[in-house]
Amino acid sequence: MHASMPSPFPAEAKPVSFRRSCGEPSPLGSLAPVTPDSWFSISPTSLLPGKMFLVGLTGGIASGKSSVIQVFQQLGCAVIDVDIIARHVVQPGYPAHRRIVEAFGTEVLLENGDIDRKVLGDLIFNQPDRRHLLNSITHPEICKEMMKETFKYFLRGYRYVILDIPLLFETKKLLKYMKHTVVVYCDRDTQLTRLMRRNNLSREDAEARIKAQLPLKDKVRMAHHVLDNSGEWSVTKRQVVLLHAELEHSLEYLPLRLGVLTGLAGIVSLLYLLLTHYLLPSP
Ligand SMILES: CC(C)(COP(=O)(O)OP(=O)(O)OC[C@H]1O[C@@H](n2cnc3c(N)ncnc32)[C@H](O)[C@@H]1O)[C@@H](O)C(=O)NCCC(=O)NCCS
Ligand SMILES: Nc1ncnc2c1ncn2[C@@H]1O[C@H](COP(=O)(O)OP(=O)(O)OP(=O)(O)O)[C@@H](O)[C@H]1O
Repeated sequence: MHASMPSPFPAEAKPVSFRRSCGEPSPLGSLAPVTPDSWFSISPTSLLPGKMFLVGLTGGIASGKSSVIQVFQQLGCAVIDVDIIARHVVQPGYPAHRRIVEAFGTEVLLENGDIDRKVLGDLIFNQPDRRHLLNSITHPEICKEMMKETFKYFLRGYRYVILDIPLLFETKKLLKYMKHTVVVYCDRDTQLTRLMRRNNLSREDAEARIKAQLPLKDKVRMAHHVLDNSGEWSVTKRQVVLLHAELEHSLEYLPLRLGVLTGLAGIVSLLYLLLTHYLLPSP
């Protein structure tokens, strides 16, 4: 999501962290059925012990990912927005900030030491080499934070976590962890118009940004689920609600969860054995 633009949709919840969850896991481990009336009351994502999976949501620049993610958030889903993480890891004092200044010079800094996103954006969207350089600095840091946030949701027992990863199909690295992939699509003319309007860009600059990513049509072919956001927002919202219901009912496992629980049980058993064997007096 572009930071400075107001949302055209009602009640945008400002994220307090990278995670945009507004729902807690249900102590009952079940979820009320999704009905039109309950769409925007908070319906928490359910907790079923031992089961969790990751959903990778992506799309093209300005195709509507952040707008869609807000609906998932309103439905109570655990959501992580990678663009927000990307902003966090380049703050002054963080290793990526220092490395960006080393690589791009102080001209990419504002007076207060923050990264000048407009200047850096103009540089990298027009020069593939510099874009790859920036990616090589930021992506490892983004990845670490993303893992941490996902793990927190995992410990809290969420059934699934939706990660908004703009470059999911370009970098491919995280694909293997995604049980489902979702592409937010819109036709090219609509994407261009929305991007130019939202970011106040010339046609040429907007096209350069679109070209910095894989064509949306290719992403559509690679995805498990496609949400078509070319038309009225209400049509998109309905598709999101239906997909949410589908994901809620899918029974898929993240083996990591069982692995961690087994590991913890093993450590506790070992400690118990050591304590009873060495510390407690023999009868
Ligand atoms: C270049 C930067 C400074 C521009 O900042 P700006 O505030 O104008 O845009 P914002 O961060 O909101 O990103 C908007 C969209 O641009 C696209 N985008 C961002 N970075 C890239 C990139 N390296 N390559 C292709 N597309 C990108 C994504 O679709 C993203 O959703 C910023 O995007 C950045 O630091 N990018 C590098 C980190 C990154 O790769 N982020 C994408 C998440 S994987
Ligand atoms: N169905 C729609 N009808 C009209 N405008 C829309 C619709 N969907 C999204 N928009 C507008 O299009 C712009 C892009 O949407 P959004 O910010 O959600 O895209 P994004 O994919 O998250 O962008 P980015 O890649 O920059 O993070 C925003 O100004 C948003 O308000």
